[in-house]
Amino acid sequence: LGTRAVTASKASVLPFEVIPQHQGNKRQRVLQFWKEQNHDDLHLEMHQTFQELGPIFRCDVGSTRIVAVMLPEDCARLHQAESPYPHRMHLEPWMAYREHRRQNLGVFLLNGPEWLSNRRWLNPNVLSPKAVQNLLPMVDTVARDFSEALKQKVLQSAQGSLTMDMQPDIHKYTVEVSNFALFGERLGLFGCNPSSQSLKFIHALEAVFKTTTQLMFLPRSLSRWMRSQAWKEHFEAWDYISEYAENRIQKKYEELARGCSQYNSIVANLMLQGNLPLRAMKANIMDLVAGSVDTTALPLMMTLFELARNPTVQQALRQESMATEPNIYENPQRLRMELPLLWAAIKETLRMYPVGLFLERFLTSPLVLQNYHIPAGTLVHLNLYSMGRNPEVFLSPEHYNPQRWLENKETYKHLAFGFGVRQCIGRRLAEVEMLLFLHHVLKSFCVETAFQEDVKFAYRFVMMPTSAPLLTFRPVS
Ligand code: HEC
Ligand SMILES: C[C@@H](NS(C)(=O)=O)c1cncc(N2C(=O)c3ccc(Cl)cc3C2(C)C)c1
Repeated sequence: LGTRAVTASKASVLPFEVIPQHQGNKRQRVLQFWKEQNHDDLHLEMHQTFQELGPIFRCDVGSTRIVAVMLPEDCARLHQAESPYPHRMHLEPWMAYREHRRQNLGVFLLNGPEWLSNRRWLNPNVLSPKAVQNLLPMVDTVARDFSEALKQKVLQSAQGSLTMDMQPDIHKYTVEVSNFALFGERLGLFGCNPSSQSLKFIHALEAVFKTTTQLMFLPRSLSRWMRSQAWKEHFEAWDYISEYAENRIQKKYEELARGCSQYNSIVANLMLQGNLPLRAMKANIMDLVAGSVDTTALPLMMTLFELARNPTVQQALRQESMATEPNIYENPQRLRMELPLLWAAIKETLRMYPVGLFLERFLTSPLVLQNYHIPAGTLVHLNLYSMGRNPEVFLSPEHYNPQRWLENKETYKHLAFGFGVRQCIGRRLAEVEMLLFLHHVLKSFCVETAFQEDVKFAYRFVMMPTSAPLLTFRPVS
C-alpha cells in the first residue's frame, strides 16, 4: 500500500483536521452510502481508501467521527492507552431490539463498570485456561463424532470419495460443539434427521447479520421508514434467536433446581455460582450461544478450502497430526504446543479472512496516531482485512503460508480476536473447536478442490463467503 509519509517533525503533532479524508462532495457520498441496500464490499472500499489516502484516514458516519487505521503500531498505541473499561460503540439495531423486548445487554453491548462486572464472572468459566481444560474432552468428543459421521458418508458413496458444499455441515458442527460446551447436552445434529429448530436458529442468525448491515449505518429515525422491511426482518430473527436461547437456559435452570443435571458445562457452572442475576446470565448466554456459530464456522470453511488449494501445506499438517496423536490425551491442554503448524494455519486463515472486519475503540482520552492528534470522543477503527493484506506488514500477503507465523514473533499482528481486557471472550473455546476439528478431519481425509479462484467475501457484520467452493474428501489411504 502506498503509505504517504507524513514528514512532520516529531515535536509538532498534526491537528485532527488535516487527517486525510475523501475529498469531493461529502453530502453526495453520505447519501450514496445510505442509499445502498447493503455494504457487502465495505472491506474492499476501505482497502481502496487506505491505498489512496495512506495508513490513516477519517470519515464521518452520521454524527460519529471515525478514524480508520490498519498498522500494528497503531494497535499497540490503542492498547497502551486503553481505559479499565475499553469502550465499543453500541450496535443501534441490536440495542433497539433489547430495549423493545426489555432484555438485559450481554457483555458485547455493555460498556463501563457493568461490562467489567459481567466479564469478571464470565471469564473464569469461558476464557480461563482451567475452563478450556475442562471443556477440551467434550470438544474432542464432538470433533471425533463429526469426523466419524463424515467417514460413514464417504464409505456409502460409490466413488469412495465425497464432493460437497461443506458449509451446512460445518455449521452443524459449531452448533453441536458449542451447545455441548455450554449446556453439556448433545443435539444429535450429525444424524440423519437433525432438529429443525437448530437449523432455523442458524438461518435466523444469518437474517440478523444481513439486516444488521442494512440498519447499522442509519440513524434509527431515518431507517424506521427507509428500511421498515429490514427492521421487521431483524426483529423477527431476534425473536427466534431469543426464544431458542431462552428455552435452553430455562430448561437447564429447572433441571439444576431439581438437582438432576449434567454439572460440567459453562451454563451449569455459571448458574451454580450464582454471581450474576438470572436476567444478566440469560443475556450473556445468548451472546455465547449465538456468537459461537458463524464466527467459528467461517475460519473452518476457509482453512479447508485453502488446504485443498495448497496440498503441500495440507500434507505437512497431516504429518504433524499423525505424529502428535498420542501426546494430546496425555496432556490435552498443551494442544497448541502439540500442533504448532495447525495453530499457525488457523492464524493464517484469520489473517486473510478475518471474522470481524475491524476492531473498534471509542477514545475516552486523546491519543496520537500516525503523528496526528486524535481527540477524545473519536471512534477508532482498526481494519483487520487491510492489515492482513498489507505487504508492508505481511510478505506476499496473497499467499496462504502458515509457516510465516512460526518464523518470527508477531506482536500486534494476530489480532483476529481483538486485544486487551475486551478481547473476544470465546477465543479459547473457538481455538480448541477449530484445532480439534481440523486435527481429526486431516488425520482421516485428504481434501481437494477444483475451485482455484479466490472466494468472494461480503461484509455482513460477520465477514461471509458469498460462494461455497465444493470440497472433495478422500479417505487417507
Ligand atoms: C462462545 C462465544 C464466542 C465465540 C466462539 C467467538 N466469539 Fe468473539 N466475542 C464473543 C463475545 C461475547 C464478544 C464481546 C466481548 C466483550 O465485548 O467483552 C466477542 C468479541 C470479539 C471481538 C472484539 C474484541 C475486541 O478487542 O474488541 C473480536 C475481534 C472477536 N470476538 C473475534 C472472534 C473470532 C475471530 C472468533 C472465532 C474464530 C470468535 N470471536 C468466536 C463471543 C464469541
Ligand atoms: C464477527 C465478530 N464481530 S466483532 C465482535 O469482531 O465486531 C464477532 C466475534 N465474536 C462474536 C460475535 N458475536 C456474534 O456473532 C453474535 C451473534 C449474536 C449475539 Cl446475541 C452476539 C454475538 C457476538 C457479538 C458474541 C461476533
